[in-house]
Amino acid sequence: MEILQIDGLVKHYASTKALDNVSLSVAKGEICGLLGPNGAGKTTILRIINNLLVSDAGSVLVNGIPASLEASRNIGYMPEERGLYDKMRVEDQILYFGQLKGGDKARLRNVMGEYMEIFNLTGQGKRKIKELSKGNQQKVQIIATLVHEPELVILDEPFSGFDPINGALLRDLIARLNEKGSTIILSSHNMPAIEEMCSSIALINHGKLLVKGDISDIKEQHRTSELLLTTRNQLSIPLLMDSSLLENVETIPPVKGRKGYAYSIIKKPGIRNTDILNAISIQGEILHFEEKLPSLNDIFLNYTTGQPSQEKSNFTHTSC
Ligand SMILES: Nc1ncnc2c1ncn2[C@@H]1O[C@H](COP(=O)(O)OP(=O)(O)OP(=O)(O)O)[C@@H](O)[C@H]1O
Repeated sequence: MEILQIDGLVKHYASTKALDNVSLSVAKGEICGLLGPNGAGKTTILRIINNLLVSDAGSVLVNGIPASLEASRNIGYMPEERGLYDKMRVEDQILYFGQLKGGDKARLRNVMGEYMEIFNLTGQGKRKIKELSKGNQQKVQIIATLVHEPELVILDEPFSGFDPINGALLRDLIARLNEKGSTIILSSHNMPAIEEMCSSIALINHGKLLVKGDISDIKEQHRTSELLLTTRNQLSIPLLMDSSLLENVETIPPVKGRKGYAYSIIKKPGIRNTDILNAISIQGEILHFEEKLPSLNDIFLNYTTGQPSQEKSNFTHTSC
């Protein structure tokens, strides 16, 4: 069941085409990473979903309801540019945002208390926003985003400004929200965080959706036939190359503290890893063997810095 269904979104700012026919769906319960270089169109999509901007063409459904004030009540959106009122007290600020989204004041107070505790802000409620550190202001912004218990949570660069301890707190919170059934969209340039937290990604560039789908499926599509091998004794590369299994073998320069001899191997198409393992084990003892999968960062760079378009069109997944 989709919580978000975007179809054919187009948006211009004067002569700039910010979105060019973007279609994307997010299923309930997903944690989806929205990725793209600066200026790709991410903020524009998020603003249209949240009814803060109107598209030139296309449609957005949130839980089946077209983007509107009503639909946005079921969304918790934290934009990249933070919007707290400096002179307002922490509690008043959070309750104000919660009530704007239609929350009941007593319920909002309870939920706010829980989040204040999770973020170690208990006792800070009467302080003015401007008296808080940047990191604590960021926590208040997150609580204000979540306090009305939205089903769809959209966080734009939520880790920026957080130290590693608070970053971990936020990661735990996102995982917990997701376990309880919330759907999360994370827009971020923090690839390790996206890779760790998200089950799926949507990658856009120049206003077009380049790829969408499960991270593991996308990685699988980008397998490079490269294997990493460490052996106790040195292998004879000419002998290995004679085996008709391999395209190439290169030694990896020694790394301090690593035992053995390390190699990068490129397989010939259609060759199984076990065939290679068998061929190598005749020559020496294997200490480590792994198939190298690209990191999300590698995939991001592949797509955004130019890659044969045929590979791009191989993707058939339709949900983010
Ligand atoms: N208010 C505006 N007026 C004119 N052009 C705009 C406006 N807002 C965005 N743009 C342009 O639209 C395109 C998409 O911008 P958008 O802010 O959606 O990208 P983004 O992916 O969120 O970028 P970033 O990662 O830097 O936040 C860019 O070319 C940007 O310059």
